[in-house]
Amino acid sequence: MEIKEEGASEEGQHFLPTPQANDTGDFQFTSIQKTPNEPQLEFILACKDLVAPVRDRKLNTLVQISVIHPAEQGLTRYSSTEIVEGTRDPLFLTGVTFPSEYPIYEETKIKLTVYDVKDKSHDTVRTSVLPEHKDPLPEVGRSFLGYASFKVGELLKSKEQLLALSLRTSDGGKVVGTIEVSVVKMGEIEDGEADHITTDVQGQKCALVCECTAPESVNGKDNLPFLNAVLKNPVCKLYRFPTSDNKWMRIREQMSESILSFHIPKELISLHIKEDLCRNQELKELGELSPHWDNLRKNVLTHCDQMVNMYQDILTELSKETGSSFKSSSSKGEKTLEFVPVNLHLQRMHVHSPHLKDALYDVITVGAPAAHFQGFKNGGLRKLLHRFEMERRNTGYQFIYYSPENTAKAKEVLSNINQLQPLIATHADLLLNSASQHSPDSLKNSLKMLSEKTELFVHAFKDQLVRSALLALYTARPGGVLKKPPSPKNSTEESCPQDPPPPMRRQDSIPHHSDYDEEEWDRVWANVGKSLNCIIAMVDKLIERDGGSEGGGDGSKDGEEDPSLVDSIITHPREDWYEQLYPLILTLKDCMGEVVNRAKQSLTFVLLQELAYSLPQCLMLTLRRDIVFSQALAGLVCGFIIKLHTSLHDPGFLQQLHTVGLIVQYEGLLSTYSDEIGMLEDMAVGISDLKKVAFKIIEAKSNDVLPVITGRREHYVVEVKLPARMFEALPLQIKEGQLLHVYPVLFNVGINEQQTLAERFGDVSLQESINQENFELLKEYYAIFMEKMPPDYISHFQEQNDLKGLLENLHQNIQAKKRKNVEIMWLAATICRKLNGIRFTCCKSAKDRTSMSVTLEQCSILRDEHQLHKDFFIRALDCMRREGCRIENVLKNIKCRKYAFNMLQLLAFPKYYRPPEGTYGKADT
Ligand SMILES: O=P(O)(O)O[C@H]1[C@H](O)[C@@H](O)[C@H](O)[C@H](O)[C@@H]1OP(=O)(O)O
Repeated sequence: MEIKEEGASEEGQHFLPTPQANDTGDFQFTSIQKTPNEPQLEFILACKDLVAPVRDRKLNTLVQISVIHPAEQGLTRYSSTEIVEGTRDPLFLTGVTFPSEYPIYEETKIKLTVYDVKDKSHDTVRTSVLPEHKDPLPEVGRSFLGYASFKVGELLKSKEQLLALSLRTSDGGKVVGTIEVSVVKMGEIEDGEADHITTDVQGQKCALVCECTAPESVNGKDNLPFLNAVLKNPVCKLYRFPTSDNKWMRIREQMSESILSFHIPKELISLHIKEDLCRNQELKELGELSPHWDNLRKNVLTHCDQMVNMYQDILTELSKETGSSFKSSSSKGEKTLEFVPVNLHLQRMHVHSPHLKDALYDVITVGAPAAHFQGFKNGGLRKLLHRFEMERRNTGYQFIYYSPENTAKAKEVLSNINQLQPLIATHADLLLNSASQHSPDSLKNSLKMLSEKTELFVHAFKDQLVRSALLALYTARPGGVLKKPPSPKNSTEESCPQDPPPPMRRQDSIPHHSDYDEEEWDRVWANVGKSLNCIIAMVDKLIERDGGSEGGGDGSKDGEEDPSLVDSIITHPREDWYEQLYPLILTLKDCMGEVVNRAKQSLTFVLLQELAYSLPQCLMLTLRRDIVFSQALAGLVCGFIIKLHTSLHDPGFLQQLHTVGLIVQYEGLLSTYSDEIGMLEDMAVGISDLKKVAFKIIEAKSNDVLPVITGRREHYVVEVKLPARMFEALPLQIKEGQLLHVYPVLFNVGINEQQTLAERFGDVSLQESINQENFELLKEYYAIFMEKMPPDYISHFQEQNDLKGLLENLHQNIQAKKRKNVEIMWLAATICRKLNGIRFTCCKSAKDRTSMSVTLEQCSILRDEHQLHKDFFIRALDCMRREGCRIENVLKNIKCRKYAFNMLQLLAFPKYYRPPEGTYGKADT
């Protein structure tokens, strides 16, 4: 078959989604036998005896791999190897891998084209997607040497799954060398196979032996189908690198996007809408207020209603994006996508090295959570929130100042009331139900549940805040003006004007007034407890009188029941349990209703104070915080689910998960200059807000495995579903629904030319304080880890890891205030990995700087943990940056295969963060 390059698309694994890909029309093709979720085909390449077009010219070669699908004539560029310099017998470290989703069959033809690269600066600097049905543009800086092609079936059925093919010139005539294609299988024993290859690498002769050790299950392959439900569009790359003892290790790099990028924001926005609608309703139900407060409330409600409408619009827009799983860097400023994280991916490295266990290293890469649409002119959340709070504290002549902690407390109590009241009502009804069935056991059980919930309810009000809010609300009612002004407690109070609008209190304390009957609240509140005690006493007596020897309890609780009420009822002639209990339950419900009514109104009044100050600025700040949090949460949930699935078989991890919680470490590469200061300020708050999130693992009851979020702004619970088989194997505490906590930490080191400016002429204090604060958090986590994990685990852990030393080293580096001290990032990442944590790397777009950092991290791990041959460190780094997943990430974002750096910028970068020649340049980002 004549191979004609038509319809060539830009290199890269951007294949059709599975359903389309399998749609081969009338044709029947032979599928490749494969292990589920494993790549279908992986091979490596080497050339021999290449003939240079000009005699004595040293060859610098690369192989371009293209695919001809059996149903089509067109040829699709698939991937490339790296350039191997100065040899006629190049052995390529970058291999080829076809992931399980790729539409490849035994009939699929693979074309291998060998090029001689004359000018590296031009190579791979090709712009965007080539036009359809056109021959590819002539390659600048490289010349064609020869090509060979084969059918996948031929390779698979060949002896030892190895083909040696002649490379021919374009007219198909002259042989210009040989190309060897050999199938590799990650993790498979190649019994006694020793392939002595000599390669000429940068003038060095290096004898290499291909050898693999026994497979080790590193990723719990059976978990993958579930994981694949959240991960989408994987891009896979394969490499082989020599170890220090001249053996091969194999590395599979994988990058996948996640549908959680859109799912989590949608879940979260729905919750915000629910929460805000409920708050707006509570504001409306605040009752009659004096004109000053009433006007404020009307104003607040107008703005709050507008805000809810805006959230609803955003949700509607996002809901149109069904099936989306990726927001590109170029969309980061789009209003409708504000809640969606930028360029979120799982970046995974699977290492299979001789004599060592297979290992997986995961990093979540994502654009720094930040409100790009709102912009950074006035800074980011860290500064804005601080400024807002200071101003609010100092300009209170129209409002009562409640600290952020008290405002949060008010929201928490309100939320508890809203949850507990219906729950208690349900348990009360269940108790009546048990009574009507005359079932002592069921009665006792129902009573137990009712008592537990009622005690929680009563406990929720044991807070001074409710008392102070009740008094404040009393004074805000028409005619509720205090006759005597409250005695000032400090100079701030003294400076408050006393005439209407009503007296203002700018301190966070309980207002007191002699005319106000504070004890009334105590009575209302205590009545709930008393009526519960009556129910308990009644149940005990009913069971006892029923003659049941099992009738437990002493008939009273703290002797607080109302004896007259109980006596009057137990002397009732009919022993109808329902009738006996019914009036008591009614009393309980009434008492509770009274408490709820008063507490809700007073706490809503607290919320009104926060909202009323500086509208609409306050609401815009909430929106900004919601946006940043949503992006951060999408990344976190993705990281958590991946970590859970890959570590399910590790009992130590599971124990850590429920006894300590997980560390989540963010590496930030933002500069403390210009707009990126605001991004870093947003990011710092977004990450810190993740402390409010807890996870809960539940059993999946259907095929819908997507996580569900419950809660409100101050506290969210993310329910992660596991299929029954996996769920059953979990520790009891997790199965019982124990909340699993996360400890987010952020370390930032700016690395680009902007950071140079910040260091010379600007300010790096933001980065310094973030690193210092987060170091303290990391230390705290370590202390809890050491305290809570069992002693035998800790002694083994300490033998393996010098965490104390690493922490000390990190501390010294943070204190050292060295410029662009990237050691901080390496140490923080190492500590996180050793503590079984979740790793994140972020820059503005997670595209360029992030790509440099994750590839450096991958190669450093290969060097430190897998004995990567030291002479191959830079080559491995260049392979990953030139032809690896990250250049595909750039292409995916900006439709151009160039890291967006220029030469001048790169001079300012730390040495190992500079990409290889030819892979960067001016790109329209
Ligand atoms: O992925 P990033 O490193 O945030 O991309 C930057 C790049 O570092 C910088 O050199 C370039 O000028 C652009 O600003 C890139 O950001 P984009 O968000 O525009 O992709």
